[in-house]
Amino acid sequence: MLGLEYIHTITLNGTFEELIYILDPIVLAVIISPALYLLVFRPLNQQAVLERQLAEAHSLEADSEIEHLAFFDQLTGLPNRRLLVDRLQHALASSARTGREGALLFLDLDNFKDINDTLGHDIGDLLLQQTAQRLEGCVRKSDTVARLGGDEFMVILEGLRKQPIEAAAIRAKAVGEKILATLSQPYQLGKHEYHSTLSVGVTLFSDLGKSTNELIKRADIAMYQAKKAGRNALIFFNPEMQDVINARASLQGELGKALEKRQFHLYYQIQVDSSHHPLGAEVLIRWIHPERGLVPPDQFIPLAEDTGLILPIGQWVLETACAQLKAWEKDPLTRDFVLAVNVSARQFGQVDFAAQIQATAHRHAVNPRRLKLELTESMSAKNIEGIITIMNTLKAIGIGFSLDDFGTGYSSLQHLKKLPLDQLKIDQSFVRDLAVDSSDNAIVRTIIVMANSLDLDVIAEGVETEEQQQLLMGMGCSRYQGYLFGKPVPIKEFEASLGSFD
Ligand SMILES: Nc1nc2c(ncn2[C@@H]2O[C@H](COP(=O)(O)O[C@H]3[C@@H](O)[C@H](n4cnc5c(=O)[nH]c(N)nc54)O[C@@H]3COP(=O)(O)O)[C@@H](O)[C@H]2O)c(=O)[nH]1
Repeated sequence: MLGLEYIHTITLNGTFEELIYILDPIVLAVIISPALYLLVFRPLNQQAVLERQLAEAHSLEADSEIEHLAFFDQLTGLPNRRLLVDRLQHALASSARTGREGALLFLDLDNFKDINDTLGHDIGDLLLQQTAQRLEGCVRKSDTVARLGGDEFMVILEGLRKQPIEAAAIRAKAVGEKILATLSQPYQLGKHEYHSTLSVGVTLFSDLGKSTNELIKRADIAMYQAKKAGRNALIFFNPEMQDVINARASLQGELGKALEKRQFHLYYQIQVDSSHHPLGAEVLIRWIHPERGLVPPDQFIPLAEDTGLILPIGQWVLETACAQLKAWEKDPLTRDFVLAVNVSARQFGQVDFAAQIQATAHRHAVNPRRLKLELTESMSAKNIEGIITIMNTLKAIGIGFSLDDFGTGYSSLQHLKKLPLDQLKIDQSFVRDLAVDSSDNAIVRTIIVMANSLDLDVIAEGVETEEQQQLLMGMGCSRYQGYLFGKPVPIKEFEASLGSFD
């Protein structure tokens, strides 16, 4: 099939080559217009027309696909960070023009990592997709829901009330609470029913005074505060929060350098039996900062866990503890000492954790039986099978396990029964008022009976008085740690104190 394709227009005073060109056999028609122009056509094959149209369509499609990739999240189909920033810029400009407030909500699913770890990434993806759908159902068409990546989403609410600002805050809070309620309804993810919650940070905007980055940072800070407040919560940004965050950021920066600057030290707190005979010690880390002084572990361990710095720090603790065990081998007084080392969930979550511990003990040529790892109850709530596997690998070479802070966290007796533990450590909060609080007394008694029937050792921590020790001994506890026997102290002081024991 033939058609005509327009090629060229030339004037009659065109060059010789142009005239040859118009006499080319493919020239089908030459029309002389009243203005003396030549319009040149050539025959066209229908197939070529189709191919050209297809090519044009494909190129349009490819363009729109590229555009989609650039501005939308592939998993959920929501706008991505780039488009969100663009829309936020427009929202700021529109708010400045109309005087109407807007709100930016930063949303982060609580414990999202757990679903990936326990049910796998495909199920995690399903949760993100369903979350995205639910979020879109919570806001107006004119609002924006975007996914920043991972389990982080943002919502821009526009055109909130002009005056007073509280009215805008109330509206933003209402939408945020609707989101919290909607997203905490159960999810059906394949064959799993799943319950999820989220933390929401909110910041309001009303003019062009703040950059988009600044607004996102504020909403992020507020979201972080919601997490700290116990999760499944909504919190508005306020300037005091900024101070807290700035302090945390500066501590984090310094924490990152503390290891290479040799600012960490290990303190040793003695553990004894009923006749005050030393059995070993718990090693407790101390950060001695040149300006800040002694930074307590409660202040920096959570930060180290959040940032992953706990991995190199934890390895340093292990290396130092093993080196100390080796040094103690020479002295009959200390050669049988067992050192208890705290291990955080993040360390235990490493695939090669068992191999790392084994390698460290091997490198220092210490008997692994002299090493005891202290875990916390909350660790066993997640991925219990994985934890049991690691524990069994390490138990096989002689490493012991103690369950720290027992009774304060998520105590599942099912888990307790499964974990290959050697010892339960009674938390000091129960020991403190043992003599005066009948509930604490009953709890401690029950823990000891339970440990005995599970064939586990029991050690009480935070023992400060003779009376507490006598009560504990009467209940069947035979190991103790606390200020009554010695505070955590540097190694020299610890070794010097050993003379006062049997
Ligand atoms: N992952 C790691 N965590 C660590 C490490 N070193 C410490 N920690 C954890 O930090 C928390 C606080 O530790 P700390 O300030 O050292 O407090 C310990 C003792 O000093 C304190 N203690 C001991 N006896 C008494 C007492 O008689 N009275 C009293 N008021 N306090 C006492 O208790 C803390 C005991 O810690 P634990 O046995 O681990 O519960 C703490 O949670 C540490 O685990 C580290 O290297 N890695």
